[in-house]
Amino acid sequence: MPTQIKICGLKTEAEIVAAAKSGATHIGLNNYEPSPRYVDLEQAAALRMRTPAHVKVVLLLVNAEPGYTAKALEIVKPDVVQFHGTETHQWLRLLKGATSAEIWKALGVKDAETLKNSARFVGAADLLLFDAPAQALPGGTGMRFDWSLLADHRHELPWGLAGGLTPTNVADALRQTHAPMVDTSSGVESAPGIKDMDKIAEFCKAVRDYDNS
Ligand SMILES: O=C(O)c1ccccc1N[C@@H]1O[C@H](COP(=O)(O)O)[C@@H](O)[C@H]1O
Repeated sequence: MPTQIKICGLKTEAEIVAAAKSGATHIGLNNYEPSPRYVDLEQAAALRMRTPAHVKVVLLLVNAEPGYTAKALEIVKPDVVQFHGTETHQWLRLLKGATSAEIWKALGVKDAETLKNSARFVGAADLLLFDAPAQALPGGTGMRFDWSLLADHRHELPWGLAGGLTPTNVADALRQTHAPMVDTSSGVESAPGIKDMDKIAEFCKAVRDYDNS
């Protein structure tokens, strides 16, 4: 199975088309207002409509209220909603029963305990995204966590790797972790919030070269 590739924080149709042409399987639209990658719900809905059908659209929310989450799902109609804050497994389990969108939960990996405790999301999330712990922003910081923590972890859910992935380190990350999915945002930018099409292409090529090696 080829590694799945998510390019997150896209703000224009041109970026989405470039990511799709490069081989991204998922694109992320960030609805967290403090982020330099923020798009509002109307922009996200318009971008979603322009995304090639074979690419899945992931809407990123951070600690959104239930009412806002329902509105976001209705307006954007994403394939996936990625929760990147401190959302609880109880709340996500409730939501899971009420939406057809896939639910992804991002977790900041501090230590082996974080990974062990992630089992509480079984039945509440479709996929766990292991990222570096939150800094001033909950994600998109370009920080990595200690990938060796994943070596002894028995995954109980589908999962992906995020946090500080770049065209130059993603093959190494895959060799060390065997992640079935990789996710990047700041690692394919020329400045915060400005995507670099060449870096997107290099990132996807590095993943496909790893898959074919
Ligand atoms: O990108 C952001 O600004 C962001 C803000 C709030 C929550 C998550 C955010 N980004 C996500 O964080 C991970 C890792 O990003 P990076 O590759 O280290 O820049 C990824 O899922 C981003 O989509």
